[in-house]
Amino acid sequence: MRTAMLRSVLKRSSSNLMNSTTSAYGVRRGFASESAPERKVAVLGAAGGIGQPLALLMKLNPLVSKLALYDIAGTPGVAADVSHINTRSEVVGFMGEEQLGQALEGSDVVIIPAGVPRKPGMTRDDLFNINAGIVKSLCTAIAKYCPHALVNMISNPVNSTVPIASEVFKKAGTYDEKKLFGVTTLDVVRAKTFYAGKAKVNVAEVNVPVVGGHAGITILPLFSQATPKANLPDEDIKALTKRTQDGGTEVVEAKAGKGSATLSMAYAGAIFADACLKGLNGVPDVVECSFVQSSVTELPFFASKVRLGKNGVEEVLGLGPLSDYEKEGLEALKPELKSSIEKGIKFANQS
Ligand SMILES: NC(=O)c1ccc[n+]([C@@H]2O[C@H](COP(=O)([O-])OP(=O)(O)OC[C@H]3O[C@@H](n4cnc5c(N)ncnc54)[C@H](O)[C@@H]3O)[C@@H](O)[C@H]2O)c1
Ligand SMILES: O=C(O)C[C@H](O)C(=O)O
Repeated sequence: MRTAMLRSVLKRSSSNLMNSTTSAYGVRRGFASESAPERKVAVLGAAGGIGQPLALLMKLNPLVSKLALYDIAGTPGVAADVSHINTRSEVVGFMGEEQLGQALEGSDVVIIPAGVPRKPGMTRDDLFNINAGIVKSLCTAIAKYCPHALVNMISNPVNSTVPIASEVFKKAGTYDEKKLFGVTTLDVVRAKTFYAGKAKVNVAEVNVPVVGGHAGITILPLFSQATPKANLPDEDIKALTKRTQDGGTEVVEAKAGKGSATLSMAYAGAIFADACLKGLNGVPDVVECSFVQSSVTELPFFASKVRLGKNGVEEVLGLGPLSDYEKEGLEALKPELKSSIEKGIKFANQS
């Protein structure tokens, strides 16, 4: 009885997530078919708090034919465990630097949740000193072993790790701005959840773009564009904006020293990787918010809605009409975002 129930829940959740008709941002799109092309996905940091549930969710994705799970330790166990799930992909674990090349070779999408998470009282930028080096070395290997893969950067501070990756790829001569993504999907997931709760609308129907970056005030949810429309008072919009900006900190404090968001991040990471795979496979109208190279503002990287296609970014979409409150938020976030981007670029070029 319990097994039958569990099976039905898993069947429903995997088909919701993977054959879904809506993205995290909410755009309708096609179903995975039995004849989906071969696609290899590598997860770097796969034995971690995000890595493990993300490995599980990618194993449930019928668009994946090979799943490479890489970490500096612990991946044989995670890979053995996940590999017993009776879905399409073949799962292989790789451990230690000497196996990184094999993990990456042939990858279509590389997801990077490798690096340390925050503890209470820390900002994402406090992770820079450790995570910048990790990201730099992983991206050096990506440039060597799978230079054409789409890179989904989860490691914080995203506002700096994405610029680091771009510089590493430029130095290696492999940079393609269409293929590098900072994963900001969790901000969209949170904005949708919080908005639905406040507006008392069905969360499954909610769309909210979130633009800017992925840290504090650089996270700018555009509730004026949220649908279904709810005409919430200004104080509710301000409270929703603040809660979305502080969503990561809310989890860090609740976990009280045991790390940051892992399960909701794995969900968000799986949604974004699924969108990348659908784009690669030629599914039309796949749109997600992501932190990418951009000319939407004067900043070289910026998160906004992005249309995904066979080569990665097909189109970086503009911001659309903003409320006065959002216009103020946009101006206020630029100095911090600019300095985080510059910090990443400087690090990549001096070390
Ligand atoms: N973008 C987002 O929205 C978002 C959300 C949540 C967390 N994060 C970030 O994701 C990162 C990981 O968080 P977590 O909770 O999974 O941390 P974690 O400590 O639980 O796991 C990190 C994993 O990375 C591995 N790792 C370390 N160095 C590595 C290397 N050189 N190569 C491969 N793997 C390596 C560790 O062994 C560990 O298994 C953090 O930087 C965190 O801030 C980002
Ligand atoms: O808040 C963090 O440090 C992790 C992540 O960026 C999040 O938004 O949950």
